[in-house]
Amino acid sequence: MVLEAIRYEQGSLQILNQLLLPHQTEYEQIKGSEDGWHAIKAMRTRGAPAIAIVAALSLAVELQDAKLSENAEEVSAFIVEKLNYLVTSRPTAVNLADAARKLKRVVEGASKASSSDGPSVVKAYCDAAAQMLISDVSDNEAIGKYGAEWIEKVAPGKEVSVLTHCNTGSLATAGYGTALGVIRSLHANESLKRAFCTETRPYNQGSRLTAFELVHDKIPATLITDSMASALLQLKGSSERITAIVVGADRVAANGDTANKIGTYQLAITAKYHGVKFLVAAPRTTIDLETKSGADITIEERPGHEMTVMKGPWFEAGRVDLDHVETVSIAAEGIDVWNPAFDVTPAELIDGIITELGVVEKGQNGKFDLTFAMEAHNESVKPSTVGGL
Ligand SMILES: CSC[C@@H](O)[C@@H](O)C(=O)COP(=O)(O)O
Repeated sequence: MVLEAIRYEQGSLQILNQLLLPHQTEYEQIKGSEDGWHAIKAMRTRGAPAIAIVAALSLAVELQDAKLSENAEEVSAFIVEKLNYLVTSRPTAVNLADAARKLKRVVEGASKASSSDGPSVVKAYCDAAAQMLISDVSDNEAIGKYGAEWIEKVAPGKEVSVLTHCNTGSLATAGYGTALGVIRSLHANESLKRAFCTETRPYNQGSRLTAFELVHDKIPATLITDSMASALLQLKGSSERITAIVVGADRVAANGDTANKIGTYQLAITAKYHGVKFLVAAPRTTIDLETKSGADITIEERPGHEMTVMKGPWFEAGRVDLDHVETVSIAAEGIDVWNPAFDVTPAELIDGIITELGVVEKGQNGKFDLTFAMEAHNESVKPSTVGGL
């Protein structure tokens, strides 16, 4: 069985409610852009590529049922307004804004075609949104392949262990995953000894979601808390020696500074200290050339209760009762809370950025040249991946 975060066919969109995982597998029907906005905001669906695709498809299902004007320009304006609304759901991941920009271009182009009318603009939009779901999987498979090859070269002829953070797998994308796709590729190549995943506080995407995917795919894996990462990297002589830390990204600035799940920055620092490679895996659409550096990235702050309250099934005498889900407070009442969802890792701590076209390393000037990503933003709908960088 393949893990599917997003189920779509024309006129119907379902998302796997990720707040219930790993204990309950429940799909939720998304009937339109408002449902899509709320599912993204509440993180029932999450991960940079997945939120862009769910936002795009939520509007596609709404348009199938809506009674719209026959006038192409009016329909185009309606779609643009809805896209502007969807972009407000979460600010940090650039994939959502990038998808909206491309879809606006599609409908504006379609509305100017000589024989255009309302239905033809809707069709152009729905086709382009559906294509985003398809091309994300092939991009991720290419990221997995290039990332695995790069890591295998660091430790030739040896099985490697890698550490990852947050969830970047099938649940965060249309399928296969980015950083978790690299782990899947290493496992498929029989060069993975063990994957380690952090718990990823405060929302536990690592222990709830990444661990769920690793167990599901029978990949040898171990869960650690975020605070154990440095101790793990210190195990130099051990057979569990970590070769690389591989993480995803919500936005890579033009200079390579990378916003990703809170806790990524401290992993990059400890990787540098311990001489462990630190890699970012992301499609080119996550590279935002308009954002000059990490200082220009808006970091989303989440409500305090996501840190101070935990939800889980009742547990007693070694038995988990899935029918009895409890919410418990794990912090002193009245304490102030700071809950940024992401942090920025400076480019100087990153050894390589794995994209669907290959792995980018720094040039002789010690800087990343990411201008090759420009093309990915200019394509209205991405064609399949070709070749290496
Ligand atoms: C392929 S997913 C890449 C990133 O979006 C991922 O690493 C991450 O930080 C997800 O954060 P989340 O808050 O769960 O949406």
